[in-house]
Amino acid sequence: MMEAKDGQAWLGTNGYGSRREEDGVCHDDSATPVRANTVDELHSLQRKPQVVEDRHRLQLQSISASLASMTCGIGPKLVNGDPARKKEMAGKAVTHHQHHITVPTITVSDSDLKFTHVLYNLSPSELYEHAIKYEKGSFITSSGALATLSGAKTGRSPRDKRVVKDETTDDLWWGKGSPNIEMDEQTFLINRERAVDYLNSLDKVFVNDQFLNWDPNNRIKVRIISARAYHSLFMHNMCIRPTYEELENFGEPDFTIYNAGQFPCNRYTHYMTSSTSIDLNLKRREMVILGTQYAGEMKKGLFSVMHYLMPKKQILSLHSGCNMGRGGDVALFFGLSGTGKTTLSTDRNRILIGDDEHCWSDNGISNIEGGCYAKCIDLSQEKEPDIWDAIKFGTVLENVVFDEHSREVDYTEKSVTENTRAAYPIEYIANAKIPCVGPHPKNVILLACDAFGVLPPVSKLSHAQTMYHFISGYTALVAGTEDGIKEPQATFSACFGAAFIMLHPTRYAAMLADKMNKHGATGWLVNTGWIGGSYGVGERISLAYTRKIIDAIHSGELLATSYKKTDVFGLDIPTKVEGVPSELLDPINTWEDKDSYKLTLLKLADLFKRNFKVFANYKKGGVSDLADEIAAAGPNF
Ligand SMILES: Nc1ncnc2c1ncn2[C@@H]1O[C@H](COP(=O)(O)OP(=O)(O)O)[C@@H](O)[C@H]1O
Ligand SMILES: C=C(OP(=O)(O)O)C(=O)O
Ligand SMILES: [Ca+2]
Ligand SMILES: [Mn+2]
Repeated sequence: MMEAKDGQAWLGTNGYGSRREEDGVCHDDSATPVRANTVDELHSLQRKPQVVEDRHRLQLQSISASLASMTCGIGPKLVNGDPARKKEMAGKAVTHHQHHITVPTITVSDSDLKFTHVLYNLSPSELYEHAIKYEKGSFITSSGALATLSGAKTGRSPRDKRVVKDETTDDLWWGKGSPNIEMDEQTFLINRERAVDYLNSLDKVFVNDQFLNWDPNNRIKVRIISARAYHSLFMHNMCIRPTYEELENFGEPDFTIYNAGQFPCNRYTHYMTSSTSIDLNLKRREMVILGTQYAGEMKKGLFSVMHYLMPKKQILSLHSGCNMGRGGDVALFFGLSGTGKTTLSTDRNRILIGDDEHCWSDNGISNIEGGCYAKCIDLSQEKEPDIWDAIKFGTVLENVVFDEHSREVDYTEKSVTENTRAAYPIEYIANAKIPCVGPHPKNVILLACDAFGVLPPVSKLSHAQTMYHFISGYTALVAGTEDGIKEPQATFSACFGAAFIMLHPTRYAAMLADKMNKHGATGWLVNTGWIGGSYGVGERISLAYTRKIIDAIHSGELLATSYKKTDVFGLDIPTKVEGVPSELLDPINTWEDKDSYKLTLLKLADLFKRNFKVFANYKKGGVSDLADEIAAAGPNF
């Protein structure tokens, strides 16, 4: 920096320009110099200050009310903006006006003496900076995505999810097989207070005000209050992002999440069986998260809320992916975690509506979310180019391993977890449908990753079979690749999402049956799992073959072809699929040991039968007329 005669610093903006020699003094006048007295002043020119309006005051009031302690009845003192910028602003000529609200109160605790900074709907760039500065384990990877660590928990904790049982929750599914483990209102309030006290003790909290459901008539306003930039960016990507105008008129949220995931629950508290607790209070429209930082907990927690709210409006909530052909034919992809919803709904030749959570109303399909959450273990550019390309600036990469220097991610690495994930806004997929809505589905594809290797790669289902398999919700994954676990673990999860449904499975099944009938949708069962033997002997069917099968469903080819019936499960399997070797279509052909095949088939059929017993006699859900027919659509042996 050169000191000029008038005492001002003249900072050239281009150091490599032409130089003019006069009086033996070197002048660098290649570009117009910037007028600034200090480097700090120069830096302050870089950023246009945010216009602070009255709405910020209203937002802060609303957030303070959200964070109000139940015992004091008042919210914390809040100030809008980054606490680190306060010092920076102090020396600045133009003072940045920071709005704050003070709550009139007699001070009862130290946290009442302080301000909590609110970082409200920050942009991905701002969230990156917070994550990198303050959150250990946050790095920019070579593609621009933000690598983060979710801490001790790298997956959901379904056994720690609790729902407040009160007079409003009589119609919920309680008891055996239900995901809804009860808690009482008082315990909820204790955990809520714990989370709120924790959040209020911090210097800053992140607040996201966003939407769920692309159907404008059934949209829900959600507020997520969290302690980490990682969580805020994750939800920015996963929920629907409001426009500036929508945010202006946001008002009060319909549902609020308090994510205090870094802080454990108190194990002396009633009902607590671990240090993790995810608590849902439908009456208060609140969710509290303690003791887990796994971000998927927030997304799937909100999904549970939709599974409660939507059926009340005769709208079916679905744990499914969804895409649409250029001609407008819509397909749903149901399946448990790891069966292929995200992978198969993301399809070069089709338009993506969503990868995981949808609503089916009288107007058709709408995505609940604004982003996708893809598994990245063994991700390859060649096999999944669209997901690969979506992993760029703005995307959150959870628990991946990367090269320390090049920051290139090694997607084969499982050293943190096998459940590595990428969360990105849906528009990062080139052919996404925005707004994420579509007409009534033509095909309903049930995905099962059958590690026993006995289900056919594809079968066409009758109406009753579709209901049977939807209610069963089968998959069998390999429990763990280490620890010498060889046996596949069968999982039955009603409606392919028992962890998220709130009402009895037959309620959703009855709605699905009704909608499929009304709109003439065809059901299919696709095994994305093993062929040529169970896990350990056979291998997983290639993604390329599964895609060919899915193509044939979409195109209508499989409706026109000839079929034969399998033993035991009574499934109709096509004799030919374009691009797939015909012998693969009937599993018995690919097993060398035919006796072992038959034994394994019967073993699986027996597991299905035992699982279905609880549903066969259920009379309350509205499918009782169908019950016998549906039960008969299962395996016979
Ligand atoms: N034949 C196949 N069909 C679908 N997915 C497959 C297949 N073979 C391997 N995979 C892998 O299985 C995983 C499926 O996971 P994903 O699509 O995220 O499931 P979901 O969204 O249902 O949880 C992906 O990692 C995908 O690459
Ligand atoms: C986020 C999840 O969804 P999925 O595995 O179905 O993609 C989950 O089950 O934790
Ligand atoms: Ca899942
Ligand atoms: Mn998925």
